[in-house]
Amino acid sequence: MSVLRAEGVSVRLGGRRVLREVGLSVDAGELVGLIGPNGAGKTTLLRAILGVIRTESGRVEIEGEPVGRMRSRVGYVPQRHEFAWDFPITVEDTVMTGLVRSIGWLRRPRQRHYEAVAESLARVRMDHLAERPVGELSGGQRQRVLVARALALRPSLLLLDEPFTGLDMPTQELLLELFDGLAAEGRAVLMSTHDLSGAMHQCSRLCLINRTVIADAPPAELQDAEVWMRAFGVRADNPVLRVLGVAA
Ligand SMILES: Nc1ncnc2c1ncn2[C@@H]1O[C@H](COP(=O)(O)OP(=O)(O)OP(=O)(O)O)[C@@H](O)[C@H]1O
Repeated sequence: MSVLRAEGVSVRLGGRRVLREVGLSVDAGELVGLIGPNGAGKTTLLRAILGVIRTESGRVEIEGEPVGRMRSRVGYVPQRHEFAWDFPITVEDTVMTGLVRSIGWLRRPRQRHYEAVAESLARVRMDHLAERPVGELSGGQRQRVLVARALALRPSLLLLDEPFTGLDMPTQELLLELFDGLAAEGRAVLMSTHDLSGAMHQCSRLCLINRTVIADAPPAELQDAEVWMRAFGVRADNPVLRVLGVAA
């Protein structure tokens, strides 16, 4: 079943067209990699799916409902640098901010909200640091807090913006196992990443974009070097193509 369906999505920012006629769907149980060069529009697409930026045209539906009017649950993990880490709150309170809509403005969290926060902190193995101010955390711990915050809502769709950037191997492994597990539970996971070989091995499908969709297929079907050259604007002798095993 399609949890996310985007069709013909175009976005203009600052007078320039950043996305053109993008179509993408993610089914329950899929871990889909959103791949493209810097400036390709990956973050813009994730924000358009979230409904926080205006689209020029096109439709985004989540569980069959138009974005913005939906009751369904979307978890969003922004790039780590976009979060205000110097804000003086604890790990637990940060994760609780993911539940603001469910708690209601100016209301106090109830027992079930505390339980959801504890459960998502345990999933990223950060429960022992619940009382720690977020400003004191390492980069890897911060990333896990952002993931816990997105999980607190128990989302059916999880959007991840470059979740592995700057993380060591054990933290990448922990998060990847978690994302795999979430997909296996029937969530839909869409993840932008610059870790191309990781994405080739880990994702059930890759969507290559550069302002528009260049290719959308399982990794095993993306063996044509020309597709990667077009998406990234690189030459046939680029060593990364060899590493990916798609050299011409
Ligand atoms: N608020 C904005 N106003 C004008 N242009 C913007 C704005 N935000 C992004 N852009 C432009 O839109 C294009 C796509 O940016 P976006 O951040 O979506 O790319 P990306 O694929 O996520 O890049 P990266 O891999 O570097 O994170 C870029 O050319 C960027 O300069």
